[in-house]
Amino acid sequence: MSIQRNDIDAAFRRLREEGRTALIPFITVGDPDLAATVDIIAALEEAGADMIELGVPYSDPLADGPVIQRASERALANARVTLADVIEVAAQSRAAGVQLPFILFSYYNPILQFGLDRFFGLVASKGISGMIVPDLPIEEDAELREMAEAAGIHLIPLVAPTSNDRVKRIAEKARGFVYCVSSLGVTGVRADFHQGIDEFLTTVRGATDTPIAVGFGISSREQVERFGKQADGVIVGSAIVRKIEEVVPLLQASETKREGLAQIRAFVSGLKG
Ligand SMILES: O=P(O)(O)OC[C@@H](O)[C@@H](O)c1c[nH]c2ccccc12
Repeated sequence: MSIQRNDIDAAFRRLREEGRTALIPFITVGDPDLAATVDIIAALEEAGADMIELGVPYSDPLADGPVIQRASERALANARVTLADVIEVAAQSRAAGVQLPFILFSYYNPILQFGLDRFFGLVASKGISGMIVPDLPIEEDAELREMAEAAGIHLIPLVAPTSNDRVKRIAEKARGFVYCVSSLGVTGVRADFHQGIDEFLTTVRGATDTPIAVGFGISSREQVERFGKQADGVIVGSAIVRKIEEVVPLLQASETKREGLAQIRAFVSGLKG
């Protein structure tokens, strides 16, 4: 079993021993540019993140709300960020001493364009431990799953409150963790969640021994605490990407970059209480 397989599993084992919930930020790589992303990843680790979803910017982010759509636009406009760049950012962060498990987050098209053989030949050696492909349902992911398993990369599936009888099938095949989507619709900060969210999480918990994490709409310490009671991890994307958007001008000037990173660190550590 390759070392990458253990990164995510080892993190959840350690968190369970410590009685803690994983805080899993999502960021768009290259927002506002690739150098800033390497600094932001280090800041997220310092702020207490337990693993990171590294988003591949995409021109047609179907499941994303406006905040992450704008982040993709910035990354594509400023640095024409490609899947290869995202993989390199993971390698650079590892080389700079970041220990956090990296989860590559990409719609399926960029991976297909890159080539599955080339992709899996590369990612394992670059310190990536898992991947999430939100627009690839389990009914169509057999080839990707097989190649991910062979490369020691965890293919992390999403389940939604509407998944119903598919929950068991999805949860059984899950590696790393099961990504439980808290609400229907697209990503974005929310005040409330799907009305059946608690029963849904209980159902997913009962369907697998694999860790479960909740995402979509989470932006405050209270919400992190609430979901931390039922899940092993909490994913926060838009709220962090919005903070990055706010400090982009600071990040882009050398004399204020540190202040920008400090504000991101403060926001993320505030989520952990
Ligand atoms: O942004 P939110 O509401 O905090 O949700 C996490 C989300 O950003 C991240 O996991 C994600 C980014 N793009 C996605 C597309 C589909 C599912 C999940 C995602």
